Amino acid sequence: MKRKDYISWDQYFMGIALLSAQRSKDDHTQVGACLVNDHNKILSVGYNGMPIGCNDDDMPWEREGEPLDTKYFYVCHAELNAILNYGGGSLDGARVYVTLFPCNECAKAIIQSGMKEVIYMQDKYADSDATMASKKMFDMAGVTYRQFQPKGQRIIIDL
Ligand SMILES: Nc1nc(=O)n([C@H]2C[C@H](O)[C@@H](COP(=O)(O)O)O2)cc1CO
Ligand SMILES: [Zn+2]
Repeated sequence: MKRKDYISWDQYFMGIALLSAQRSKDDHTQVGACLVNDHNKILSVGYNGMPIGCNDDDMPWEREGEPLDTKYFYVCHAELNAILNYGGGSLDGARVYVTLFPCNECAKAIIQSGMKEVIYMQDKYADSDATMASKKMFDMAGVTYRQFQPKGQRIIIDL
């Protein structure tokens, strides 16, 4: 008999984004992203972290203070990492599963790389100018976005 409690594509890809986020060294916000094509093949994954060669232990993870002493100038966002990690050519028509709504800089990268849909989990910075700018650009560029709807299905992974 065919198994009934298998996870949906959306659950699968958001699950991978959530697992990727667990690699983040940011103690305040961990973000994961998973890029998928229209055949439901995974193209790339990413999470927020310092650029290659910039040692996590030598970089600031603070949220406040002198700008150069905070993480914001340095950290690579999950979505940008996923885009840059893709070595296969075009991302045209792909969709991105991301655990937090993309900022304006990632929105630009998503649009310019030809992606067409954003599926996000949290939108905790919905009131920020960055998020509002993202939505404005997505709306103008025809990139659709929708919030992932959890089904309450819990999966324990014993690592
Ligand atoms: N969409 C996003 N993708 C991301 O990877 N990030 C990262 C950048 C930082 O490492 C962290 C946000 O830090 P905080 O301001 O919540 O302490 O999440 C942030 C956003 C929000 O737009
Ligand atoms: Zn971003």
